[in-house]
Order: sequence, then C-alpha cells, then structure tokens
Amino acid sequence: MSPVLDIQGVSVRRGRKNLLDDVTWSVAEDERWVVLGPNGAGKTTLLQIAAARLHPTVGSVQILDETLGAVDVFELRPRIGLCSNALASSMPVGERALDMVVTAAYGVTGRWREEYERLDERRAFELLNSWGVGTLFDRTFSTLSEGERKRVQIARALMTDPELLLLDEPGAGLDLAGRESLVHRTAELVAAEEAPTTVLVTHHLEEIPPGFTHVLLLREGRTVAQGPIREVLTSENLSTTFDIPLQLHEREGRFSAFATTG
Ligand SMILES: Nc1ncnc2c1ncn2[C@@H]1O[C@H](COP(=O)(O)OP(=O)(O)OP(=O)(O)O)[C@@H](O)[C@H]1O
Repeated sequence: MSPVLDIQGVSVRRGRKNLLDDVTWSVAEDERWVVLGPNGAGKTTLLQIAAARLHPTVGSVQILDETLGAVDVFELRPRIGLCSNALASSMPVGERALDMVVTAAYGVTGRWREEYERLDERRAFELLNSWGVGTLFDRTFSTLSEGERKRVQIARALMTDPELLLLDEPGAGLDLAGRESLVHRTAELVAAEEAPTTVLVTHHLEEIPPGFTHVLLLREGRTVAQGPIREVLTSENLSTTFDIPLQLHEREGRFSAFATTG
C-alpha cells in the first residue's frame, strides 16, 4: 500500500533562510504521527505542505497518491482535513459556528450562498454535537472561547470525512480541563476503525493523545529523529530537539518532560 503522505528531500527557502531543509518523511495509512519541535522549527511549514497549501522550493511531495505540482489542489484539499489557526483567522468576521463547519464541504470559507444542502447542515450539526459544541451552532465564531473555537475548527476539518487529518497545535491556548478533554476526544477519534490518518503538531508532550504511534522531531527546519514513538521519543532526542537537557516521563500512555538543570 502506498503511503498517504510521502515527502522526499523537501526544502522551503525564503530569502536566505531555510524554513525546511532536506526533510524526508513518509506517513502510512494506519499511522498517527506527532510532529514536535521548538518555536520556529518549521512544523507549521511542513503541515502546510502536507495540506497542499504550500509548494516546496526543492523536493517532491505525494499526498494521497497525487503529486503536488501536478494535481489540481482544489480537488485534493477536500480529502485533507486541516485544523490550524491560520485557517481560522481567514474566516470572515461574523461567520456562524455552523456555517464555519458546513462551508468546508464546499471548500470555501465564508457562507457564499443562501441555501446549503440539508444533509450537509445536519452533518455539520452532528459534528459540532460530537465535539460538545452543538448548542453553540448559531453563535458567531469570534464570540466563542478559545476552547470552543478549537472544537469548531476540528469539526470543520472532519466535515468532508477526510482521508488525512492535520491538526496544527489544537491544544494551544486551552486551559487544563480544555486540554485534557481535547486529548481524550482526539484519542477516541484516532482509535476509531474508520479514523483518518492523523498528524498532530505540538510543542507540548502533555498534548500527545494516547494511541499516537510515530513521532517526527524537528529543529531549525531539519529532522532530528523520526519513527515509532517508543523508539524515538527519548530524553536524549528531546534534549537535542529543544537544546536543553530534558528528562522524559511516561505514565499510562501520556508523556511529559522536565529540564534536568536550571
Ligand atoms: N514567509 C516567510 N519568510 C521568512 N521566514 C518565514 C516565513 N514564514 C515563516 N518563516 C520563518 O520560518 C520559521 C519556521 O516557521 P514555522 O511557522 O513553520 O515554525 P513552527 O515550528 O510552526 O513554529 P511555532 O511553534 O512558533 O508555531 C520561523 O523562524 C518563521 O519565522
């Protein structure tokens, strides 16, 4: 079976800076990946490529058996669910939560026609419900709390029943209860038989839901290590990635890390 995502020798240059530098990464259908790294490591840039929203300066990218650069990205994008702050900020001011989800089915942001298919509205409502924000369907997105917005964004990402789900820092800005609830809900999502191949970007080990199988560690646009989470997520690799001595802890499938020196 060919990989869902196959990135070979990818670099992204802006001026004299390499946002990504010779990254090779392959994601198989039944894998759930975490992309971990410090601020500015290139995580969002990598996810934008995986989402067919950015082309590399160098290298080749295959997404869902299509070649980036040769495929019509407007046909490819509905097969990829993306939850990111950049996408949320591109939503028109005044967009209702329900419209924010339903418009994903049409590959647009912003309600652009009066009537949507009843079936699409029902699916959007069910998704909002399953993420615990069904009662907020009529609220303007901008009036929602950070945690509520994150749930609406994930519902939107799932609207097209994507084959590849990309979550860019879904836990950012959430309080402890919000983070825990998101972690557990995401763990349930990826454990389901029909779950899409999932990639989660984060800076925080506590945000890795149980059930994630692989990890890619990025630093300054380069891969520090990648592979099965049990082999690659080590104190040594984390220390190299974040450039401070770190001690990794694991308990019941959850991770945390602390600096070993002040
Ligand atoms: N258009 C651009 N021109 C120049 N530099 C850019 C551009 N876009 C991003 N960068 C830089 O590229 C680097 C990688 O950015 P990216 O957003 O991919 O990192 P990240 O790992 O997601 O960071 P964070 O964890 O802070 O969100 C950063 O140093 C950023 O400032």
